[in-house]
Amino acid sequence: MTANLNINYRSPIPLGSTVLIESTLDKEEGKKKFILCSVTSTDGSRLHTEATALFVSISVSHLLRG
Ligand SMILES: CCCCCCCCCCCCCCCC(=O)SCCNC(=O)CCNC(=O)[C@H](O)C(C)(C)COP(=O)(O)OP(=O)(O)OC[C@H]1O[C@@H](n2cnc3c(N)ncnc32)[C@H](O)[C@@H]1OP(=O)(O)O
Repeated sequence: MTANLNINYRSPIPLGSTVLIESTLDKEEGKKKFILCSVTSTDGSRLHTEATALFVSISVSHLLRG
């Protein structure tokens, strides 16, 4: 489950262009997974977006509780 999501938009993505999205597991602490993500041009020369996220593992009952 997404607990935190930070997105920095560094440069516009031209309509119709193809981009490279890379996502990596930065670190894991128990139920917490810290993810890094970047969106670049396919040759990697232009950074469009970078993001960090924290995902927390949950049980199905967590969802049902609302
Ligand atoms: C025209 C253009 C169209 C474009 C189109 C495309 C749009 C593209 C947009 C994409 C955008 C995607 C958007 C995704 C959208 C959803 O992902 S929807 C889901 C949103 N998330 C939710 O609703 C989660 C709501 N929150 C919860 O349910 C609960 O707070 C959580 C996250 C499950 C955590 O609750 P819990 O399991 O009871 O855990 P809890 O004991 O509170 O915390 C566990 C640990 O995590 C830590 N923690 C919890 N929350 C946080 C936090 N926020 N920060 C830091 N630490 C935290 C705690 O400190 C704790 O740490 P430790 O003490 O264990 O070291």
